[in-house]
Amino acid sequence: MAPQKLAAGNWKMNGTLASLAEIDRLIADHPTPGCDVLICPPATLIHAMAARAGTALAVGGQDCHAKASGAHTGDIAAAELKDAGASHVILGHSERRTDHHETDAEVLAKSQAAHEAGLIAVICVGETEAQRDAGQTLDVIAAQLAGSVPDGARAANTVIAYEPVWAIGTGRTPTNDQIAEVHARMRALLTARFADGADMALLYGGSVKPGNAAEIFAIPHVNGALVGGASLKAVDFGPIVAALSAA
Ligand SMILES: O=C[C@H](O)COP(=O)(O)O
Repeated sequence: MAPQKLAAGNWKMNGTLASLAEIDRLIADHPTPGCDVLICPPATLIHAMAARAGTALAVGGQDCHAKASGAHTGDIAAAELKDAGASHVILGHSERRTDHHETDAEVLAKSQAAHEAGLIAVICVGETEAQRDAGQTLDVIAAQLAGSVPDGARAANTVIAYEPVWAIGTGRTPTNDQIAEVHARMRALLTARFADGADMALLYGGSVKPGNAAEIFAIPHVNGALVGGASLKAVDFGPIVAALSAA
C-alpha cells in the first residue's frame, strides 16, 4: 500500500466564520480531488467547518493537551477536538516548539493522547537554520522522530511533516536535493521502526506555493504538503491540491 497523499492547510491564528467561504470555494473548484485534503483552522472554527465541509475535506486541530481533561485553562483535549468534528491534529509545530518551548517528550505525550482519542497525529519535525549550517539536520530530524513519535504510531494514525524552521513563512525553500535527503532518511528510520513505516505519509512544509508545489511533489517520499500562508485562500490552495492530485 502506497502512502496516502495529503494536502494539509494550517490556518494558524487566522480565520473567522466569514473565512468558511474559502472552504466552499475550494470544494466547488475541486469536488473530487485525487488526494486527501485537510484544513486545520483555529479551534473556534473546527465545528462549523466540519459541519460545512461534510465528507468533502477533513478538519483538524493545531494542538491538543496531553491529558484527557482537567484544570488546564485555555487548553483543548484531543477528545474535545474529535467531538467538535476534527479527524486530525497538528502536533509539535515549530511555532509551538519555539514559542511554547514544547519538548519532544511533550509532543510524544500529546501524540499518544491524540491516538487514544482516535485522531490522526500530524507530527512536525524540522531543523533551525543554525542547525542546518552546522551540518546537524539529519541528526536533529532523527532525534525528533525518535523522541516525538509514539510506539503506537501506524500509517493509519500518523503523518509526519518535515518543516525546516527557516523555510516557514519566509519564501525560502530547501533545494530539491535537501528535501529528498531528509525525506529518504525519515522513510528509512520509520520503516526500520514501524511495521508499516513504508506506508506512513510524509509531508513537506515551508513556503509551499502554487508555483513550487508540483516540483516538490515530484521528490521521492514526499506524499504531500503542510501549507501555511497559501492555504488561507482557495485560489492559492486549490492549485496545490490539483498539483498533488496530479503527482
Ligand atoms: O504549518 C505550516 C507551515 O508552518 C508552513 O507555513 P508557510 O507555508 O506559511 O511557510
